[in-house]
Amino acid sequence: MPGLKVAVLGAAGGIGQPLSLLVKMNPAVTDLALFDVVPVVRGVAADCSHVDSPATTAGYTKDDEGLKQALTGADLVIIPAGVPRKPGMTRDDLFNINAGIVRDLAQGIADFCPKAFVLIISNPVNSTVPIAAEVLKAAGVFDPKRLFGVTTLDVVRSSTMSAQAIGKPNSAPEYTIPVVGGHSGVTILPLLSQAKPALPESLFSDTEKLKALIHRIQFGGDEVVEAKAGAGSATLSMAYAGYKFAEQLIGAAFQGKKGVVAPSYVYVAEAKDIQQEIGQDLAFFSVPVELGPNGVEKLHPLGQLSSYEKELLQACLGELPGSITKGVNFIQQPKL
Ligand SMILES: NC(=O)c1ccc[n+]([C@@H]2O[C@H](COP(=O)([O-])OP(=O)(O)OC[C@H]3O[C@@H](n4cnc5c(N)ncnc54)[C@H](O)[C@@H]3O)[C@@H](O)[C@H]2O)c1
Ligand SMILES: O=C(O)C[C@H](O)C(=O)O
Repeated sequence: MPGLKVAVLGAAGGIGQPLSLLVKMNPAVTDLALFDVVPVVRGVAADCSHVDSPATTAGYTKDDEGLKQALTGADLVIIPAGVPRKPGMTRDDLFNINAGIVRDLAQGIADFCPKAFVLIISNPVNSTVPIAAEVLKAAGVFDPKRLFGVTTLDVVRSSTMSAQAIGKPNSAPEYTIPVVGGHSGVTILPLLSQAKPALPESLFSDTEKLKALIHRIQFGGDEVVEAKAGAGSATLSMAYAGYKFAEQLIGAAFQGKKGVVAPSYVYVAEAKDIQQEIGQDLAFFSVPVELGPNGVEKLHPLGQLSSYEKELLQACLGELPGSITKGVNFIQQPKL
């Protein structure tokens, strides 16, 4: 396999730094490009470059066509650029700043590496992924199989928090729990009824406990935002989750790994079976995605939902379409 070039945009940030280190540790990566608007990114790259893994590592800022250099030849681009929340804010409150950041970086991808796989972490993911799609569409290079909103932190939280809720906190790694919908509050829909291995029946018969667990997963981001008290949101767990998804994609797309399935917020506009299950013609939704050489190989159905999960799906559908439209309109109907 030829070596891979990975670009991290927003690499000097709270997520960007640990994420860049994790990517640097992947032996399949031979070229790691770290881009940020702040010059310290060159120091982050110098620091990372001392790690004795194969990837040559360089830092780029906006000067000297830094974005062009960082993106040219990239196979995979990961975007954690943008501002994080403070207590009392919703992810949508970040839209005004982060929408423009993601738009400009997506334009760079269209210009310099239109065939790269693109992983979007910047919030609000429910809107920033549609923004990136619209930019790529306008440039005539949108490939819906290559654009992913990273929702892996919700998957990771589902395992961790479920294990804690059933009194077996050390068993978190044993659980695989699909999370569908979007990445914000009630749009996050963990399908605990489909956990593998199955969660104990006692959890499902204790309605209050079940509701509390689902609420904790949906609003897990708030726990970190409150605890950091104004100094940002999840960074370390997000770097872990972002890398986990990137590693799964690298394995399936470049290393011939089969049967890799991971939830992600992807383009579902042409997936009539998914739309039928959801009951709406949504353009984006997180579903378990089978990954392969082209990125999305297959979208897996939501499957059987419990009656409570059906109620939660309706709550998700009350919010998600507006967030998608807001992202689409930001590109299609920009304010003068
Ligand atoms: N998808 C998820 O599950 C998830 C989880 C946690 C955080 N997030 C989001 O990730 C984003 C980053 O969070 P963070 O804690 O790392 O924030 P941060 O402020 O620590 O880092 C963001 C970095 O982006 C850089 N940046 C800003 N504009 C840029 C541009 N145009 N090009 C390149 N870089 C640019 C900043 O200089 C900074 O270094 C936030 O929007 C946050 O809400 C998403
Ligand atoms: O909560 C946030 O704002 C960051 C992130 O989306 C998270 O889920 O931790």
